[in-house]
Amino acid sequence: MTILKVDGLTKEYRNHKVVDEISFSLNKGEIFAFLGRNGAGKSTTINMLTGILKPTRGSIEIFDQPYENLNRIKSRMGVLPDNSNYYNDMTALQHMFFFARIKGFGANKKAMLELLEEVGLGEHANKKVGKFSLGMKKKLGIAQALIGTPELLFLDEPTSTLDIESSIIIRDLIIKWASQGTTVFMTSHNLDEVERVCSRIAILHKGKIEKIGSMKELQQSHDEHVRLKIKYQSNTENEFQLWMNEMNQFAEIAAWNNEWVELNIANEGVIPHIVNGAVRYHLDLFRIEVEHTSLETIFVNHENKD
Ligand SMILES: Nc1ncnc2c1ncn2[C@@H]1O[C@H](COP(=O)(O)OP(=O)(O)OP(=O)(O)O)[C@@H](O)[C@H]1O
Repeated sequence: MTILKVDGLTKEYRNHKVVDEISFSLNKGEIFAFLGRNGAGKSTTINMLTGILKPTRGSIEIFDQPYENLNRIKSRMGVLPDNSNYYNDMTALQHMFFFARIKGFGANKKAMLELLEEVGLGEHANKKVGKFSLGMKKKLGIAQALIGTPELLFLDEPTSTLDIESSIIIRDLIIKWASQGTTVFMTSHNLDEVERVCSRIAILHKGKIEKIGSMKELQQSHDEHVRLKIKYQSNTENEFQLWMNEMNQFAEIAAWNNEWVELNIANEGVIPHIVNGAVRYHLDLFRIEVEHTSLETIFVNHENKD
């Protein structure tokens, strides 16, 4: 079921396109990562999708509703913006009541406390936000985005400024919400986190979507090989050379010493041939590690191409 459909979305400032004809759609329960360098156009896109900015061109449909009906469907969406402003003299709980009213929900104290608890702010519910750290404000931003159990959640950098433990908690919560049917659109500069959490990824470059797909699809479209690291022992140098000569047809040697050999292979299908070859030439294998291209490698290589 399509939750969000974007077609040819463009934002121009004085004829300069900061978001340039982007098109994509999101299915129910997906966790979609929107990646790009600083200034690539991520926040501008989120601001258009959430009604903060008016697009110059293009169409947006959310829950099968045209963009003009956004005000009617806003209560089904939750948004963590890139910059949130809070009132220093109000407590976290008072902010939750305030945001609930803005979204058109009743002030249910128990539900608000549960949300604060869920993001790790339970014991700070009655503290003034003026005394909050950046990470605590981020958690409050996530808690307010969850008011009303949104079906579509926009999270701009949900874990930046959070400590490692809190990042893991939020990461696990994102996975939990998605498994319960919430669709998540998120930006992050933490590529390891994106790789662990997101089902689909788009790479935005100077306002254009240059790559989009699952991690597997991005790896396949990237012209790097799978890297195989093998810890071995051979009784003679000759055995190793014979093995490698035969492996030439399946693999390219990237590095080796008398304990480890690193091979670039086209796909995992050739691993049995490599192992059989080692057995035939009487080498002992102690460990085999398969390394797929990381999102970081794909992202950095992509960004450095021009
Ligand atoms: N009001 C504006 N007028 C002119 N240019 C703008 C305006 N707002 C944003 N821009 C430009 O649009 C581009 C995209 O900005 P945006 O904030 O969407 O990037 P981003 O990908 O979210 O970056 P970051 O990772 O730093 O948050 C930037 O070059 C920015 O300078």
